[in-house]
This record gives sequence, structure tokens and C-alpha cells, in this order.
Amino acid sequence: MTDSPSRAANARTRATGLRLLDAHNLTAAYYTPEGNRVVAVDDVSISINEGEVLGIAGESGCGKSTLGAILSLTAREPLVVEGGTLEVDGKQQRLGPRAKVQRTWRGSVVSLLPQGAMNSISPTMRVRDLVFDVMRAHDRGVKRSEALDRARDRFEELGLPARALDAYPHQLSGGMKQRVVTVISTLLNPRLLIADEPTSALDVSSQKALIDMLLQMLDNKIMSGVVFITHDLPVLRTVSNRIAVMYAGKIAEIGDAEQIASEPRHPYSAALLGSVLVPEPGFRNKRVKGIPGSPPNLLNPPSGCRFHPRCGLAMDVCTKEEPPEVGDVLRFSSCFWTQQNPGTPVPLDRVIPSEEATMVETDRELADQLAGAEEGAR
Ligand SMILES: Nc1ncnc2c1ncn2[C@@H]1O[C@H](COP(=O)(O)OP(=O)(O)OP(=O)(O)O)[C@@H](O)[C@H]1O
Repeated sequence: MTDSPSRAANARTRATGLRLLDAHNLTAAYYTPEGNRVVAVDDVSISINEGEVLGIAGESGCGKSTLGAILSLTAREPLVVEGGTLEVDGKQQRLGPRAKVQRTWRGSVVSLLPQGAMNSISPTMRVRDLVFDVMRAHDRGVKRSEALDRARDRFEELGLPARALDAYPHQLSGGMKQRVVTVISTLLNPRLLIADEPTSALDVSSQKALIDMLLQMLDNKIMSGVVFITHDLPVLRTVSNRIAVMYAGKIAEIGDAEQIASEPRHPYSAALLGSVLVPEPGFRNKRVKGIPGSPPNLLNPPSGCRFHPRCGLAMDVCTKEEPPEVGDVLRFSSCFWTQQNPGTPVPLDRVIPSEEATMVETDRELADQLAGAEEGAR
């Protein structure tokens, strides 16, 4: 995905410094048919500021979608949210098996744009029927004409053709379908939108159109913040103000997107970003081919720091004790090495020893994307 400098730069100036969401001690587990408890998000706390896009990065299976389900209050069996608190505008929503979700929260305070949403629209429903269903789920008394007027106004505000409301899903292109679903999921002006892999099935120009629309929605105060979950690190770096890097159900590192990309403080972030591009100037056209090994099975995660079996910087303490959060709530790294080496750049060649790291040429398109994202950030 190529990027215009102004879009990326604007994304970084939207955040106000005012708090939008404080999420404390979120824990959720899947209960398997065999009766096993798989803790997919384990005691995670994050904060998001007004106007901010918080990107969530991490390898497959590290808990990104589960975190999205907790934040959007959409967890369903076999996932059980076991504890935590969400705080928005001074109001609290307690989480847990016995906590009651306030009706006014789902859709209005937090809203989910689920992974693959565009394929889950019934082929026999027109877009306008979906609009009415979504609005009616929150307001039993809403009239069809009111719902459609609201959607039509919103489509016009965001430059989408109002005639798309009369279309069946198969009549829309993939990119248009995703933009339409995004608009529908924000019709109630949620404070926070959680977008789970919103761009992953789209071609490059549709990715750009969707991201532009999301940023315009933030500018127009349709919502006040976005949690953007994706595997695609160049996209994440372009769109996010801050990035949270997840590993095995925990936040390994969180911080300003550019800081995370150029000066990661956690060995896992360095390795993950190194698998896209090696930051050292002498290796700009090379990257590490993946991180050796694979994320742990969350049924039985490693003791101490969960990344220690794959980390070339691991010390004895990392195998036994939970790592400390080094930094503050907006920028921290959960790592003993970071604690013992303040201000020292993570040596990627020691995180992934050279005999295990296969260096490959960075493909032209990826290098251009990253160069564009960097240019935009300046
Ligand atoms: N239905 C389930 N039963 C048991 N374990 C599950 C179930 N769904 C997910 N998990 C486990 O929960 C963990 C987190 O899954 P999650 O889907 O949140 O990860 P993710 O980072 O979003 O992955 P991806 O990028 O592939 O979507 C994974 O390790 C997975 O094995």
C-alpha cells in the first residue's frame, strides 16, 4: 500500500492527549470441549487517547482478535471474559462471567467491525435492510425511514454513493462492501471502533480508500478512536498513532508508532519488525525471514517471559519471573533486558542469532511502502 505523506502525518496529529478508554486487567479464556482453559488474553491493560488509532500487531494466535472481542463486548462461547474493567468518559463497564453488559454500551460506546464482515452479509438482504436491522437492534422504536435517512446522510458525508443502499452485497465490489459495512457499524457514533483485519482482504487501492475513510470519520468525530488489528505491519505503521505488540496473550510493548518501528525496546517487537525490514541503515534492503520457532500453545505457556524460548537475549530470570513493565501506561516494554539496558537499542542480531536468521532481499513493493510510510511520518 502506498501512502501520501499528509495522510500519515495527519494521523499522528489527530490524537488530543485526552483519555478515551482505560482498560484494566482484561482476561479471557476459551473453554475447549475437553474442558481445557486456553487463556488467550492474560491480564492486559491498555489506554487509548481521543482521536487516536491504536494498532494491534503480533503473530497469528497471539490474542489480537480476542482482545478486540473483549473491548467490543462481543465475546461469545467458547470464549469467556473472566475479568477486567472498561472505562470510557468516566463511566465503567465491569467485565466477568457475572457482570451485566450495559445495553447502551454495545454499538454506542464501543462497536466492532469484525474480521470478514463483508462476507457475512446475507446475500438476500439489500444494504438498506441491514441498516434497518442494525439500527433497530439498538432502538426498537426506530422507523425504517429514519434509519435510512441517517444512513443516506452518512454515506453522502463520507462520499459513498447513496444508491449503494439499494444494492445487494454481490452487486458491490469488495472495497465498497467493506466501506459500507464500516459505515453501518458506526451509525450509532460509537466512541471507539474496533476494526479487526479491516484491510486484509482488499487490494491496495481499496485499502487506501478504507483507511482514508476511517481517518475522515475520526476527523468528523463520527467516532473518537480506533483500535486497528492487522498482520500488515506497513499498513499499521501508516495508520496508527501508537502500536501495541502482542505476544502469547500479553502486551510485549506499546508506544508511539514511529518509536516502535524505529527504536523497538522489546526483543519480540524488534524481531517482528525485523521480519519486515531490518532497521540498521546498512541492511535497508534486507529482512529477516520470519522469527525462528513459533508462538507457544496458550494451553500451557512457558513460565516467566513467554518469549524467552525464542529470545537470544533471554537471561535466567526471564525463564522464571513475569517481566516488569518498563515505562508508563502509554509507552512500555515488558522485558527484563529492557529494564537492565535502558536507552540501549535492541541488538536484533543477538535476538535472532545469525545462524538462525535467514536474510532475504526485501521485495521492491515492500521497500517502497515502508519508504512512503517513513516519508509520511516526517
Ligand atoms: N475456539 C477456540 N478454542 C480454543 N482456543 C482458541 C479458540 N479460538 C482461539 N483460540 C486460541 O486463542 C488464541 C488467540 O486467538 P486469536 O484469534 O485471538 O489470535 P489472533 O492474534 O487474532 O490470531 P489471527 O491473527 O490468526 O486472527 C490462539 O492461540 C488460539 O489457539
